[in-house]
Amino acid sequence: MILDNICDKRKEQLERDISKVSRQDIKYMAAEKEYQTVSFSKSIKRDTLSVISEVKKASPSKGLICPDFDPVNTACEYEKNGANAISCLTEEHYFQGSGEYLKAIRAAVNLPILRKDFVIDEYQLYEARALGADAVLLISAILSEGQMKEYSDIAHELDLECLVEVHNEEEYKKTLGFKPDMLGINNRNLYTFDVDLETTGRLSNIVGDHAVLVSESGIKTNADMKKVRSLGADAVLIGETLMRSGNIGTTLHELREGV
Ligand SMILES: O=C(O)c1ccccc1NCC(=O)[C@H](O)[C@H](O)COP(=O)(O)O
Repeated sequence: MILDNICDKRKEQLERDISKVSRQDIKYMAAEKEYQTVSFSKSIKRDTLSVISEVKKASPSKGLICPDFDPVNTACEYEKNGANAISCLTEEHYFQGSGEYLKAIRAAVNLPILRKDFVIDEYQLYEARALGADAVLLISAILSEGQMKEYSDIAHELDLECLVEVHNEEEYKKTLGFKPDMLGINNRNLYTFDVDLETTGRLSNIVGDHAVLVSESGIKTNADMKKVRSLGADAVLIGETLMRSGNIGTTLHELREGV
């Protein structure tokens, strides 16, 4: 099962990271609060559909997406062309991401940054703060209700917000014991990789307007933007479409037109 394989690889990356920077040291580094975080949720809750633009080199479903990957230049293009926030993948094996990319992007842009990763240990929350993130992703499919609540509390102590990702009603129900800062509805089934934008509609009907809603994955066209907006999304998270685009400015403009 791919999600199990991703988590196994993520555990190996975590062990490598801890061997370089101990659990105690990462807490000291996070506590220094070298950057003042900004509210990710406020940046994407607007009158129009917000865009979270993702810095993504590769993925398990598509393999290598962007051979001439330049994370800082990509993030600067996103900022220059009106993205509301940035998502940076930091998982190394399947997405070819890196914490170093996030750190370099933090130094180059003012937009809020989401650390997009598979959080399975509190260490990654302290690390996210030390790297300069404003928010972290918590995936309901790989965490218990108790872990999500615990990680959300730690994140808040660190002035980080949480985007809690769900794909179905069962995963959503696990979030009812605490209030996620933002709820991500992943249109991609992480077990089969099938993408269905109707997932946003199915879940937004259940959630109502109690949360800032982010429609994630598979958004490729202006029609897709209009569709998920009509289904209740406050924001979209777009990776592949932007990373494959030869011109980020034009693509962002076309995606957003009239939405
Ligand atoms: O992108 C994948 O193949 C993938 C596979 C397994 C787990 C997560 C995966 N992607 C993470 C994401 O959530 C996406 O990068 C993000 O929503 C953007 O999606 P897209 O616009 O389709 O690149």
